Amino acid sequence: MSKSISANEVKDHNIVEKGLYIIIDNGVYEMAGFVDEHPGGAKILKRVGGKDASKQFWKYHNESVLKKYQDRLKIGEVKEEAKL
Ligand code: HEM
Repeated sequence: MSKSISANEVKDHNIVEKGLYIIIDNGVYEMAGFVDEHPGGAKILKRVGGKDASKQFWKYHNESVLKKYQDRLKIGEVKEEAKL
């Protein structure tokens, strides 16, 4: 079963040093170890740390990207509908 993470916990992890969580749809992804490899650059990811980045994600990627990286980056699901 996937771990439940509160919206506040996501909000608290908004810099690489503390953990860089982002929400895509309802999933929570820990990006701290991936920022330097991200083909779209580190800066754009750092900007959405602690936030819901679904809109930005789907603008630049498709489902296959999530499928490929979710085992590595997904750490759980947000408990409640997040409005960050
Ligand atoms: C789980 C999270 C993410 C993963 C695994 C990921 C991975 C990738 C990968 C593999 C690419 C290369 C292009 C491709 O294969 O489609 C890419 C490109 C890109 N990503 Fe991400 N990304 C993530 C989140 C984000 C977010 C949240 C943003 C924006 C805030 C973003 C912005 C971009 C941009 C601008 C590009 C370049 C697109 C282009 O050159 O046309 N990414 N990303």
